[in-house]
Amino acid sequence: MAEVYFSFFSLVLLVPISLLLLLYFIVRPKTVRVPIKNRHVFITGGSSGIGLALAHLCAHQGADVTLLARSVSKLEEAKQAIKLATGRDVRVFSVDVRDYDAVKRAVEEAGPIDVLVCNHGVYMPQELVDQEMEEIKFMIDVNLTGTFHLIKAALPGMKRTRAERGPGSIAIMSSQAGQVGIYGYAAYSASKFGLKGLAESLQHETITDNIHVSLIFPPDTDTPGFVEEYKRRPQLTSIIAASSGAMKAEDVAKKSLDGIQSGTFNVNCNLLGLLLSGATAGLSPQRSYLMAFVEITTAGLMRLVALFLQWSWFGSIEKWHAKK
Ligand SMILES: NC(=O)C1=CN([C@@H]2O[C@H](COP(=O)(O)OP(=O)(O)OC[C@H]3O[C@@H](n4cnc5c(N)ncnc54)[C@H](OP(=O)(O)O)[C@@H]3O)[C@@H](O)[C@H]2O)C=CC1
Ligand SMILES: CCCCCCCCCCCCCCCC(=O)[C@@H](N)CO
Repeated sequence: MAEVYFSFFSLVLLVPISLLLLLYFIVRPKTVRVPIKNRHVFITGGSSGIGLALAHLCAHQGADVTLLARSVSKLEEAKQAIKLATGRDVRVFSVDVRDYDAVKRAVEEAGPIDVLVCNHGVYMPQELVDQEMEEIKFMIDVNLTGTFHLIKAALPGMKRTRAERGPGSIAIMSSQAGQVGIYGYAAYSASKFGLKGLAESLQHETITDNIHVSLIFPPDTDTPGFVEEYKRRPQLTSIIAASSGAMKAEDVAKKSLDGIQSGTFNVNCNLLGLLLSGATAGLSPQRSYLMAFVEITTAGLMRLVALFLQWSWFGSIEKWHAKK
């Protein structure tokens, strides 16, 4: 009897311990630290919302911050606010990310970049059947093509200067709508899902240059852009997005910076975001063997929770349409 117990318990312990051990050796890329202090952080969309909160945080931690956005007045306001709060000078560039030549000029003038944060973004939710092609293309052009422009412009210099400047990071601001498509976000989600393919491929191509990619997935976040979005958002979009709650820009910025500094690939901002990343992990890179262990052991359960959510979302959609 004692022997049976012994073998039962050793099996129960042996399986997870061997799995952990295996994961410890195989998860890639290996862990890394990307420091921020005294390093050049280039943030697009840094004049408002999440980008601005991140700029404050980076300047506060002693980084040399450069901001890029369109509106000169918002950039100047951000520059002054950061100077006042941290005493640090910030460089600003008024550029539309859709203009590749202008992006290239700004990146060249700004000098060697250690951390590139592609945070700029636009969102105009609407049912696809009613949305104008012009708006659809606008979201793809700014969110997806604009990010290509940035990375294409910055990558050669970032690769060239890594040996002398230490680990670099390219962070890309996605959205939880870049992990799951929801009502009203056909174009926006497509632009953000596109960033996932870009990020995963890019990490393969930059790992041997000591450049680490982070893809950040915030839920609804209280920003000037969100206030505008909310005015026009279909009610169903808001009902479904509410499944993940809302956050303050400062908290999203904190999570983002933690993710960047730890070289985390999929960066979550809240508990539901963690579940969402578990449910959509797929073939994405994972540096943490502990997180990999959690992903593997909860995969089936996450799928069940995901199906329950879809059940509830489709229920809301049907109820909404029946009422109309
Ligand atoms: N707020 C939210 O609920 C969520 C936001 N996100 C993502 O986070 C990012 C930031 O969002 P948020 O802080 O809310 O946005 P805001 O609208 O508050 O700020 C957007 C920033 O991007 C800049 N920007 C917009 N278009 C361009 C362009 N064509 N060229 C250069 N800069 C541009 C804006 O400056 P200017 O207009 O002067 O160019 C501004 O600095 C976006 O990528 C968004 O998709 C993700 C999940 C949730
Ligand atoms: C097992 C799985 C459980 C996970 C539950 C997660 C629920 C996902 C809800 C999607 C929310 C989308 C918010 C988009 C915010 C955004 O990008 C706009 N505000 C525009 O900026």
